[in-house]
Amino acid sequence: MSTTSYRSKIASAKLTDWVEPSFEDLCGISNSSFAPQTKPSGLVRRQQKNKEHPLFINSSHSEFQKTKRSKYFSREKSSSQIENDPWVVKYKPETQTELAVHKKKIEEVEVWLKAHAVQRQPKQGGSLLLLTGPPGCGKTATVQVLAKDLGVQLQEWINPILMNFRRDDVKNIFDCESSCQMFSSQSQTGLFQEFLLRANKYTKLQMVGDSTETDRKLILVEDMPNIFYREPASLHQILRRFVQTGRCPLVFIVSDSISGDINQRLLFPKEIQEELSFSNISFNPVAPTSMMKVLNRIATSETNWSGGRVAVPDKTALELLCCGSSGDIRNAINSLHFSSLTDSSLQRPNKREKTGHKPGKLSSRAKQKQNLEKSLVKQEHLQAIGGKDASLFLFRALGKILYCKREPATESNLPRLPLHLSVHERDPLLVEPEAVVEKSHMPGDLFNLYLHQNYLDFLTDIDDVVRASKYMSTADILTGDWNSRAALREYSASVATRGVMHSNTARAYAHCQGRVGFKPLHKPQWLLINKKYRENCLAAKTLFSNFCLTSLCLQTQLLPYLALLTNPMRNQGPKIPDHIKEALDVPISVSELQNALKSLKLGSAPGNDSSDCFYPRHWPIAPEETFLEIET
Ligand SMILES: Nc1ncnc2c1ncn2[C@@H]1O[C@H](COP(=O)(O)OP(=O)(O)OP(=O)(O)O)[C@@H](O)[C@H]1O
Repeated sequence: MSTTSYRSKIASAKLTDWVEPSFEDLCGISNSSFAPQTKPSGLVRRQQKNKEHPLFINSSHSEFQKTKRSKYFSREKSSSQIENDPWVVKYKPETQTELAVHKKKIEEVEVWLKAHAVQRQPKQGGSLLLLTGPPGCGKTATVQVLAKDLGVQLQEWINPILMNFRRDDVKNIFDCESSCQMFSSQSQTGLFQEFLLRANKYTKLQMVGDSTETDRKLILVEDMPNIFYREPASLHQILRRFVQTGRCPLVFIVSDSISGDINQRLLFPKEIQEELSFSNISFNPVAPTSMMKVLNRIATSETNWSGGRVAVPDKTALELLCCGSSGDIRNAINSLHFSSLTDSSLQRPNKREKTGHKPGKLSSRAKQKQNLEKSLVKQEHLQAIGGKDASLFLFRALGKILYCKREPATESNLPRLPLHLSVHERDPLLVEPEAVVEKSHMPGDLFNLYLHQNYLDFLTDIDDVVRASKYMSTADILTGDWNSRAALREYSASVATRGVMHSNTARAYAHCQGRVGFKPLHKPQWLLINKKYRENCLAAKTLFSNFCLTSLCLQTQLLPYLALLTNPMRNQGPKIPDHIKEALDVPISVSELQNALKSLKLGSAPGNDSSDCFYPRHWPIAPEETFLEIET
């Protein structure tokens, strides 16, 4: 045995000692070919480092290189390695039928890919597609499966990890012996631009097992460079150029966040989408039926494969998992995986089960109660290991409050109210209003506004309206003071939601919950009025900036005074035309007020120009005095 091979063996043994199991699929290779033979020279070291540099690899990321390598070597994985894979990877969909995505969506993406990647016209330019939808609904999986089916190479951008600048680097950069000088720092925008250029121009590096027959390709960007969130204009500039010079389609995947499609609107506003002829396909959360199918398939195959070592949850538990993951298949599969682990360290003792009743005969009601409790406990247990923060779409959340569903009361869960309070008797609510508001991810006072705009349509009795409006007023008072607003927001929402639900006597009991039918929900008018108010404040402040008055003072004192000037009884001047009277009514915009003052010939906007700064004849005090008054 040669010394070199012996040394390499030792080195590889050392390597595998501490790098396993995360890199175990690479070890086979590292043992023989990647093990260091001699101490690397400065140049070699730099070359090795440069390999990690984004520009030296196809998709600009050493992490990406790792995943690529692991994907590449995955064909040679042993069964134990496959066993250790997370189930999302192990059960990754390979064909269209395996995808838990609606057929129509798959078809839409397929048609687009065929038109822009497969049957491309020679001078078509770069086409752009934007895939949106909630996280984990299978957008990436769909593109991957379809690209494979259509024989299209996928070139994916993954954000480079910014390399830390070490002391050695400085030496290397200014190393006089080195033949090539390279400064490794580059802006994210520059790197992204370069990646697009390269991906557009050259074909992908050939991995073992990749087909060589195709030159069709597709660039995929899911991991958006952070800089574009701060400077979307630079992205737009890059895209404008890509549309003209591109030789292949470019697909962006943007997932919705809790606050909705804010990222999408920031990065790809409507005007840009129109200008660059973006195609937009929006995905929905995975349907519970499709999700159940996938979970069932995984559960069955795991039970068969593991020979009982894996405790796969039963059907009800799978249904709970489905509900808890809110249409996110990645989350559902991960939860299933974790909940199936029989590792005792992951199992928490269930106090309620431990201290349970002794087996004996139970009445049917008690049995029902016990079943319900068990399922709740199970749900808690499952939610604890994989439950997703289920957010509610705003209008669904509002519906839960306004439609106010109740369940029949049983003696155990509802002690009766005394006779004199019987008007307040209600069946228990099906939802917890505070939880509904929380899941809408909206501040309580804003939620109240939506409720206030819509609650009238759902009440049929005038007394109910009176009662509900009292609750709304109380809720409003709670958030009236900005000092305590943040702390009292939740209480305010609680008062408003519970108040509206309680006031609705037509829906007080589970048995009298007739169909209300569809009622459209509206945006609060308050938002529009508040916008106008802010605009007017700004206008008044600009117009009367020399007065140094607060906008509140301007709106409640100065502008009303101007409005009073339009009263012909007080104003001895010429008769004021109606349109000016209207213009002088509060609220008023800057230009309207300026026009009004000019045409009144009473004065220009005070302070605009000192030479022609005069004020109406009936002005109570000169503006300078007002200023002095405020100063003192
Ligand atoms: N039947 C299936 N259909 C879709 N995805 C599946 C299926 N089975 C397993 N998966 C796995 O679920 C995950 C789905 O995530 P995917 O990346 O496609 O979602 P996404 O919509 O792109 O969301 P995100 O933007 O958060 O990545 C993938 O890891 C995929 O391998």
